[in-house]
Formats: sequence, C-alpha cells, structure tokens
Amino acid sequence: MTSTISVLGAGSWGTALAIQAARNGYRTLLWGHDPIHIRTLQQNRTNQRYLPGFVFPNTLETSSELAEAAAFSDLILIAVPSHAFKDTLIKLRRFTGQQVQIAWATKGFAPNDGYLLHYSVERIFSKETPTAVLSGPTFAREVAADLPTAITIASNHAGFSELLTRIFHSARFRTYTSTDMIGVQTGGAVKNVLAIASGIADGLNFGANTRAALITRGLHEIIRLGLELGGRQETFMGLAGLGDLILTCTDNQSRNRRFGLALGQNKNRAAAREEIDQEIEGVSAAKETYLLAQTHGIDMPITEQTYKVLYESLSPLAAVQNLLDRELKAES
Ligand SMILES: NC(=O)C1=CN([C@@H]2O[C@H](COP(=O)(O)OP(=O)(O)OC[C@H]3O[C@@H](n4cnc5c(N)ncnc54)[C@H](OP(=O)(O)O)[C@@H]3O)[C@@H](O)[C@H]2O)C=CC1
Ligand SMILES: O=C(CO)COP(=O)(O)O
Repeated sequence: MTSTISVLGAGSWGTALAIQAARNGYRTLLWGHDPIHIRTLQQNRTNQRYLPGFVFPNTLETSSELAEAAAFSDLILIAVPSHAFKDTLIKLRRFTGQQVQIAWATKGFAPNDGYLLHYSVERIFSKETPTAVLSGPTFAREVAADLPTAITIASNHAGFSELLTRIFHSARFRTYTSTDMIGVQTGGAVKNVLAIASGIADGLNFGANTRAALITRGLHEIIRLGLELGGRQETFMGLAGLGDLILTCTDNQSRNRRFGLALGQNKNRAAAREEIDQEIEGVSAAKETYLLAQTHGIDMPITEQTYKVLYESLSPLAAVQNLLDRELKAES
C-alpha cells in the first residue's frame, strides 16, 4: 500500500498540502525548483517565504532534484503555478516509471493553448495514467493551521481518489470525491477571474449589493462555460464551484481579490502585481477564459470586462458601467 507522496511546488499551497499529508503519517517529499530556497526550508524546517510560522512534521522531507522526487514515490501531486505545469510534467516524464499516478492542485489552464490541465497530463504521459485534481475553498494558511476545511478530489480512477482520500482526509480536512474532473478544473480556474472582478468592485468602493450580484452572475458564467466543456451542473454548485467562488470573492486572503482591489484603487497592473508578490492565477485565466468563451460562443460579460481591464487598459469604472449598461434580459 502506498505510504509515500511527492509534492511538486514549494509555494504556499504545495507546502500546506505536504504538511497535511505528513501530519497524516505519510512520508512526504516536497520538491521545489530553486535549490537555495529548498536548502533554507531544509535548514529551518519551515517555509518562511511562502507559509511562515508552520513547522514541518518529521515525516516531511525536501528536495530540489526532480529525479529524487520521482524515485521517492510513484504518487505525484503537482502544486506548481499553471504557467509551469506543462514544463514540470515534461521534465518529470524523464524520471517516472509505468506505475506513476498524477494528481494536481494547480488552478488554471495550460498557458497559450487554453486547455484544462488534464489534457497536458494525457498528452505528456498517457490517457491510461491515473489522474486526479484537488480543488475547493482552501486557503493554504488555514489548511496549515489545521482549521476545518473541505475539498473535492475528482479522479478518472476510483482507486486513485480513495488513495488520495486516505492520504489527505483528517478530522479537520474533509475530502469529498467526484468523477467530474472537467467541472472541478473549470470552477477552480474561472473563479480566479471573478475574484479579480469582485476585488475591483470593492476597490471602487461599491457595496455589498454589487459583490453579491457579481458572485451570482459570475457563477452563471462558470456554469455556462463548464457545461459547454463537459462539466456537470452539480459540480458548479459544490465546493470546487460556488464554494471556492464565495471564498475568493469575499476574503482578503485571496491574492486574486487583493490584486483586483489594488486595480480598483487605481494602481496599475505592474504595481498591483508587485504588491501581492505571489502567483495571481486569474491574470492568465482571464485571457484563456475570454478566448474560450469566444471560441465556444458563450456569453461571459464579467470575464470579458475583466479581460479588457487587464489586457486592453479599460478603466475599472468603465468596465463596471459596461456591465450595468448591458441590454436588459431575463435572469438565466
Ligand atoms: N495558496 C493557496 O491558498 C492555494 C493555491 N492554489 C493553487 O496552487 C497553485 C500554486 O500556487 P501557490 O503555491 O499559492 O503559489 P505561491 O505564489 O505561493 O508559490 C509559487 C511557487 O511556485 C514556484 N515556481 C514558480 N515558477 C516555477 C517553475 N517554473 N517550476 C517550479 N516551480 C515554480 C515558486 O518558486 P519561486 O519562489 O522560486 O518563484 C513558488 O515556490 C496555483 O495554481 C494556485 O491557484 C490552490 C488552492 C489554494
Ligand atoms: O484558490 C484559492 C483558495 O481556494 C486561493 O486563492 P488565491 O489564489 O486568490 O489566493
């Protein structure tokens, strides 16, 4: 029975998930691409840069060698940012055997081709490789602090979601299984765009009514796109859809929301990014989602206006006005 796991990506989320697996008694190896950062983690037994204040359990090891991570376990969990996802898979492929099982907690699309991340795994590994995605309303810091959290684990392989459940489930970390990998990935990727939009509205000092309207109409956008891509309605009403959307649109722990807040307060994109100094997945997701909506002929007005603020220098105020000026229609 598997008793090890390698987690790729030593940012806040990879570190929190590695701590969770290690706390559950699984020998866990946390891999990061920067040898200097990893050496610091090894020495301090904590990730001061990305998740300060949480001491690593004894069962947590670290490495900056991908070959070591592949040899450590045939169960790989990827938590690198989406822009590094494909590249990490390609490098990993050189070191893995036939038995490898691949899960990811990354939220976003493969850069430049707009595909959900499971397509990259299928192409770089194979369609037969067991795959799974973990997603839901899960701020890294709260998971590391062992605050009650629930997450969805979606897999194409029942045995794999059960294995991941054993590794991650605890009295404070509740796991739900699903078979809807497309729906779970779509919810996780698109909610980041809507969190930026919600931040923008709050940065402009609009009120709670505006935020609630954005969340509700944003959910409709996720559902329209997600159904078209092959996801299931109930997934969008669950943890990986509505749950994560509410979390990131309403709480300032969300980097995407804070980025939007800065834009709404009239900071430019570069200054807002610098202020956050961590991954803001919604920036690339806004472009990929906007292009996907166009390709599939789907109406996603909040996504479209967010894209225009980010890529066409539309002012946040004009973007909100564009949404309000839209032709009146029935609620659907
Ligand atoms: N943080 C959270 O609460 C949650 C995050 N997620 C998702 O997890 C993913 C990772 O985000 P998160 O950990 O928060 O991001 P962070 O900003 O906390 O950390 C990003 C990490 O990725 C590393 N990195 C950057 N480029 C590469 C690369 N080319 N190859 C390998 N590693 C690289 C960074 O290393 P370096 O410092 O050297 O640049 C850093 O360790 C995102 O898709 C995010 O949406 C999902 C749920 C919760
Ligand atoms: O996805 C997340 C929580 O579920 C983290 O959101 P941010 O990337 O906006 O911080």
